Amino acid sequence: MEPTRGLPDDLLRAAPKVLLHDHLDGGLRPATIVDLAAEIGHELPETDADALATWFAEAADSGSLERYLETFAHTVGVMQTASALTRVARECVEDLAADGVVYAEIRYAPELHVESGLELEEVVAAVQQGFAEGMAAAGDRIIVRHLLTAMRQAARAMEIAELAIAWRDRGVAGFDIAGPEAGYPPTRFIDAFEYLQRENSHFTIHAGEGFGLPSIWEAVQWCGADRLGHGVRIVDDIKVDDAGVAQLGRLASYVRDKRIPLEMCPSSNVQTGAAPSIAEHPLKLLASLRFRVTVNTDNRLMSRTSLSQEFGLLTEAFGYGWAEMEWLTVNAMKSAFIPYDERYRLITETIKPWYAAQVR
Ligand SMILES: O=c1[nH]cnc2c1ncn2[C@@H]1O[C@H](CO)[C@@H](O)[C@H]1O
Ligand SMILES: [Zn+2]
Repeated sequence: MEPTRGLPDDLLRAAPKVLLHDHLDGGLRPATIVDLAAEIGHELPETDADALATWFAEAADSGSLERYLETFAHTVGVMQTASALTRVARECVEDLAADGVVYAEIRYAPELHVESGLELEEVVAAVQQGFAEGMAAAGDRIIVRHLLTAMRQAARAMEIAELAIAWRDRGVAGFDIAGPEAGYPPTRFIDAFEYLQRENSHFTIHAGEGFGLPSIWEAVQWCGADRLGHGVRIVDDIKVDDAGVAQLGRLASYVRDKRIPLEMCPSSNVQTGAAPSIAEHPLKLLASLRFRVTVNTDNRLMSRTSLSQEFGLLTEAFGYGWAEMEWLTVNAMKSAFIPYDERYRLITETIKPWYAAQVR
């Protein structure tokens, strides 16, 4: 089938989409940050919402994961009360629903939201309140679950893993680790990952973004990650010869054979330097080799993006059409951390019928 070049924006938005990798503290509305900062006297680099949006995008456009992460001081800083967390969570769901997202797993690090005295439990409860309000306001057109993140440079992973288990029947679908990757290998938290496995739970690990193959190898083979956050550097284990034939190393083969989902975030990867450009993003090669590739936003604020925009960029860069978008979306739905019957229902009742109705 010949792919169509460039899909119309309104249809990209209308298409049912699935989002597995999106940070709550990376997706605030600029105007909300301005409001919340004024309430608590948090000093911002810009006080006008448009100027602030530009500041985030430019500051995050740094070519380094560490510098990119510095921008979060101004989102996390205004997310320290239950009411602020609930508002941000509710608006997140509203924004995703308006963009045609039908299922999302939204991650955040509870340990970053306790500066003003909230307990970890209260952080999760406040976010759940916002998600529930947002889903109800969207007429249940979207399902949103939490992933609880532990920060790699801290030492609270076990506590956060226990929190994820305590909330597993109240909206939390799994666990993640994030933060600077170089110097903080995932095996530092092996006890948390082993605990989650014993609890029959699910987790993803940011790996292969700010560091290469050893990080992916540890995440998969030592820690047992169900999915990889980004995983872009898996291409370092793939050689393409002059005839265009790809040779997979053992780790790349393992990741493909086991259908380990890659949560790829094209715009974010360009900003942190994990990929040179959208046009040269490894997603294209990995998708052509039938890795379990998914498309995600990572941080909508820092990348000034949305899931429909990320798909738009791919349709322009790679000539992707509805067939590729459906494949990527079904990949994501198959890889979600909710029960199989719920995933199956979304695929057969929501996703497939919509794409089947598009003229190809
Ligand atoms: O792409 C990323 N790689 C690693 N860490 C990240 C990325 N995006 C955000 N965070 C980190 O995750 C925390 C919880 O949401 C954020 O505060 C940020 O520090
Ligand atoms: Zn991320």
